[in-house]
Amino acid sequence: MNTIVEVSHLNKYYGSYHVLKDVSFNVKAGEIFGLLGMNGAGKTTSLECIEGFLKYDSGHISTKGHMAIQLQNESLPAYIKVSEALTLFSKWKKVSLSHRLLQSLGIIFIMSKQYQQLSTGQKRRLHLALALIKQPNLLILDEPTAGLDVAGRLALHDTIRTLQKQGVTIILASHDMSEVESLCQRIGILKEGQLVF
Ligand SMILES: Nc1ncnc2c1ncn2[C@@H]1O[C@H](COP(=O)(O)OP(=O)(O)OP(=O)(O)O)[C@@H](O)[C@H]1O
Repeated sequence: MNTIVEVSHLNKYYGSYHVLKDVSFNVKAGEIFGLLGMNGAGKTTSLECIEGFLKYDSGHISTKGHMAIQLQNESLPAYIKVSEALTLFSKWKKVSLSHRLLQSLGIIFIMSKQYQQLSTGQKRRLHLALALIKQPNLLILDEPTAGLDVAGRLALHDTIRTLQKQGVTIILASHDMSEVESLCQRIGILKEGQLVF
């Protein structure tokens, strides 16, 4: 199968702290790959290296295609309306808004709300919609269901599976074994910066 992301012998230091220790894994086209680990294991750092947000000290990363990212903590101005945020992003990315995307994420019903009026789950879905505006072939999700209730989690799991069916390759960081078990085809387990499985 086609490899979309290849991470080999990745090392990253924060000052003298060796946070990623010779981490290697690859992600195949069409799969949901789970990066599992306790708080502080190095999941976000690994993802940020793949995303190009962080410089790493040694090793190599290659990615293929157009990447979309949902960060762990994202925010928009308090008073911006959902519809305005979507219009802004679609103009910026020079694409037209997909009604199907907004419908599948349940965004249609919150179009006139201000960002500050959204629940955590609604904010998550909006940020996911913004990430997906320009159809990616690779989606990186950092703890996508953190802070959501059970119904919100399950709904987001369905959305993630639907995206996979549409051909999107997904990397997902989580500390929740059951979430990773139910969503992912392959996983990597990080422990104190080392890929132990
Ligand atoms: N900018 C930074 N400077 C120094 N240390 C950092 C920095 N960012 C993260 N760390 C440390 O690096 C380690 C890995 O952090 P990282 O955020 O990658 O872990 P994580 O697996 O994503 O954790 P979580 O599940 O809590 O998000 C932690 O010990 C953290 O304290």
